[in-house]
Amino acid sequence: MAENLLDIRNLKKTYGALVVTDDVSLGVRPGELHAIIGPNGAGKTTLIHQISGMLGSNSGQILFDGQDITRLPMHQRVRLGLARSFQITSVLPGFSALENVAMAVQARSGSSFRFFGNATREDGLNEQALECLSLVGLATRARVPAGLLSHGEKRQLELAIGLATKPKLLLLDEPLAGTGHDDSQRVVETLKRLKGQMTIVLIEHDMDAVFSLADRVSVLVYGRLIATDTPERIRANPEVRAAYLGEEEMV
Ligand SMILES: Nc1ncnc2c1ncn2[C@@H]1O[C@H](COP(=O)(O)OP(=O)(O)OP(=O)(O)O)[C@@H](O)[C@H]1O
Repeated sequence: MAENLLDIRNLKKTYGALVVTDDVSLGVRPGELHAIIGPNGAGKTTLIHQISGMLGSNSGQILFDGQDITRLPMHQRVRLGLARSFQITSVLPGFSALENVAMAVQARSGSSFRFFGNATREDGLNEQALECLSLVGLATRARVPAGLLSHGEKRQLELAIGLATKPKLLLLDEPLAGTGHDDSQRVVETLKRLKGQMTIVLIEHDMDAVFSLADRVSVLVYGRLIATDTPERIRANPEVRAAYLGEEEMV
């Protein structure tokens, strides 16, 4: 396997004159939890969109597991093992937690959505879905309609849905957004459990969470990558501290 599971090389994205991803080169090692931080509008979500295939790039290259995926559509990237969970809660509220995950497992296995309600009847789907729910610590809530789950539990469910595609790399865009203290603890504990079992790229504004979870941290400022290093060195980096002045407190 290549040294990096994900290799971003000189990636660029512009909107008219605005350069949102500015010659970004970044390597994500197999098994690490790699956080991407930066002040508001730094281009973090755009970069995740480019990696997942939701957005194209003007120039540069994205290599995943040694393969050039720069021009592949999103569904083909998912098939190669690149999954993402979204900033916006995207679960189906009328279906149970188990059914939500079972549908994602079904989608991975390639069978069609003939009728949503039948998803959980297919052999093996429940079992695999329950495995994903257990991994995120939600197995005891499997039969609860997703709409009745707490905000933090919905976030856990989104992670379980992401896991249903059996990803090699999971892209997480602000999994703690909108969560209160208890819910946020719950999601952090879940991420600690997932960490080491797969490679994770995490965008997150909650610096306590970032510094407690990340193996390495990359810092984006105005679309440029200014540093990639261990959490300790990032915290002590003067350029990083300057970028955050007046934005948010670095722990
Ligand atoms: N479709 C678009 N058209 C024009 N400009 C855009 C578009 N999408 C994003 N931008 C601009 O690109 C810049 C980066 O946005 P992006 O959402 O990637 O930043 P971010 O680091 O994720 O921000 P936040 O932390 O606030 O979520 C911003 O200046 C934003 O206004």
